[in-house]
Amino acid sequence: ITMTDGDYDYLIKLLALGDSGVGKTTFLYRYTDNKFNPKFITTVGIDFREKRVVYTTNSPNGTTGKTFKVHLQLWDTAGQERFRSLTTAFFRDAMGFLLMFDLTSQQSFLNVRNWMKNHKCECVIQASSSDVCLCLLFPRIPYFETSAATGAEVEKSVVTLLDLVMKRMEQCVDKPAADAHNTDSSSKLDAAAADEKKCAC
Ligand SMILES: Nc1nc2c(ncn2[C@@H]2O[C@H](COP(=O)(O)OP(=O)(O)OP(=O)(O)O)[C@@H](O)[C@H]2O)c(=O)[nH]1
Repeated sequence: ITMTDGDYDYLIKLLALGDSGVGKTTFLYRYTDNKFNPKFITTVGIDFREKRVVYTTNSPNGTTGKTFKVHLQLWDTAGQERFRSLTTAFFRDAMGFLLMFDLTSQQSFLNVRNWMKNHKCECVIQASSSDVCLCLLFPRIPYFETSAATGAEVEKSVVTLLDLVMKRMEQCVDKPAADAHNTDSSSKLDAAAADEKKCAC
C-alpha cells in the first residue's frame, strides 16, 4: 500500500460491503473520481481507493466548528463468497461501513441482514432505486438510494458516514479531537477502532 503525503489530521478507514454485483466498486469510483464505469469487473479479494476531504465539526451554538483534513481510505471488498474469509479479515480495521444492496435484486436485499451480523457500528445502507423502505428494518441506520450512474446521493452517503465516525471518535478518544495531530493520530484511531467492539449501537 502506498500512502500519499502525511499531511492530514485523521486517517479514516471505511469499507464497502454487500453481495457481488451490487455496485461497490462502481460507487467508490464515482465517489473518488466522479466517473461511472458501466463494465462489471468483479473484485478479486480486496482493493482500495483514497480521497482527501475536509471535515468541519458542528458547534452546538451554531458557529462554524473546527476544520480537519481527513484522508479517507475506502476499502472495496469482493462480494463473492469464495473471498469471504479474506475480506472479513479486513472488517476489524474499518471504522465505518458502506453496506450496499441492489434494489433490482431481492436476494442482495435479503442478504443485508447477514452482512449486518458482521459489524454493529457506524454504517450507512445504500440502494440504487426506490421501492423498499429499509428504514423500518433498520431504524437507526441512515439509508440512501444512490446512483453511481448519475452520482445521486453518493457524496451525501459518504459524508453522513464520515460524520458518524468522527462524532464517535470525539466521544471515544480521551483528548479532544482538536488536539489530534498526524504523529499520534494512528494510536488514537486504534483506540477508537478497539472501542468500536464495545459500542452499544
Ligand atoms: N445503472 C447503474 N449501474 C450500476 C450502478 N452501480 C453499479 N452498476 C453496475 O453494476 C455492475 C456491477 O458493479 P460493481 O461495482 O462491479 O459491483 P461490486 O459490488 O463491486 O461487485 P464485486 O466486486 O463482485 O463484489 C457494473 O456493471 C456497474 O456498472 C448504478 O448505480 N447504476
